[in-house]
Amino acid sequence: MSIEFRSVSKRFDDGTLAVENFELTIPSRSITVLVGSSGCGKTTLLRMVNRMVDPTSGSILIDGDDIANRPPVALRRSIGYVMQNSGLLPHRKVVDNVATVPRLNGVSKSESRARALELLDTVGLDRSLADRYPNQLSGGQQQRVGVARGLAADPNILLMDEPFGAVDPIVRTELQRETLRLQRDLDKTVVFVTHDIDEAFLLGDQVVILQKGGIIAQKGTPAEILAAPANDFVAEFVGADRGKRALHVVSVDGRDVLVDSDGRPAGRLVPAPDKAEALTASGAPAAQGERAS
Ligand SMILES: Nc1ncnc2c1ncn2[C@@H]1O[C@H](COP(=O)(O)OP(=O)(O)OP(=O)(O)O)[C@@H](O)[C@H]1O
Repeated sequence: MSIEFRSVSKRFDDGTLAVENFELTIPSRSITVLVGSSGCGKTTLLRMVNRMVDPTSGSILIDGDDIANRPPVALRRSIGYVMQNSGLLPHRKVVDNVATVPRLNGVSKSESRARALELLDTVGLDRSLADRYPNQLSGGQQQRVGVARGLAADPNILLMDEPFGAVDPIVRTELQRETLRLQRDLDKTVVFVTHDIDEAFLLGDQVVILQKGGIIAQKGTPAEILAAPANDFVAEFVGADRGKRALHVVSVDGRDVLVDSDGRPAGRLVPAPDKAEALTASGAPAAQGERAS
């Protein structure tokens, strides 16, 4: 399902203009990452897709239909939402957390439990964890439950708001790999918010770099952005001019490869069908950085 923002602005009641005239098409069945510093409007943009926040002006279309015409609650339940710190209900068991939306949609208790258990498999969690409470899980496990819950209603669209911000780097890498695998296997349209440009380049088929007010500094594939940062802001944000990571694109046998300052492949620059192959078994983040097109 594609998502289109048409000249979308959001001014909050206190006068804060969080997003101004935002225009973006999010293609279906791929991962679009919105990346930018704190307060640039990422979460506001994400929440407008499922009408947790309504625009002040402009419109948002899903497969060509204006979501302003969709009842917000029904819309929200049809779109997966994964948030930072998992957002799990602490007094409900893991399985009941995952089954929340199907239950609200009228699926029977036994059926939604069965589905929830399947989803634990999908996100790589042992079913023995089903009857624990969230605080009896590690942070990484809680995030996986959050992803399972986001997938529970089998949504076509999955919104992920800094879902891995609070876990340690190793677990984070695992979760990023899982996200790529899930997107490939389940074929969802994923909109992912992060402030971490490495995460954005790793996950995004399309990366949208935002400045304050939801201004798009640049959008494109990771290769396009790294090869030609649109301006100084982008160059600094991607670290290309600081020698910090010195990520850059080199051409090898006519193909673009993203490498770090030591010449090691550092990112995934492959088109969607090859995502899984772009990841190493060792868990190194996207070590095979070839772009096949
Ligand atoms: N309910 C609200 N009322 C007033 N202002 C708000 C509200 N929600 C967000 N804002 C403001 O809108 C701007 C964008 O906020 P938003 O949460 O979308 O940014 P963000 O890029 O997701 O930031 P972060 O990475 O810190 O979560 C900020 O200036 C924020 O203070």
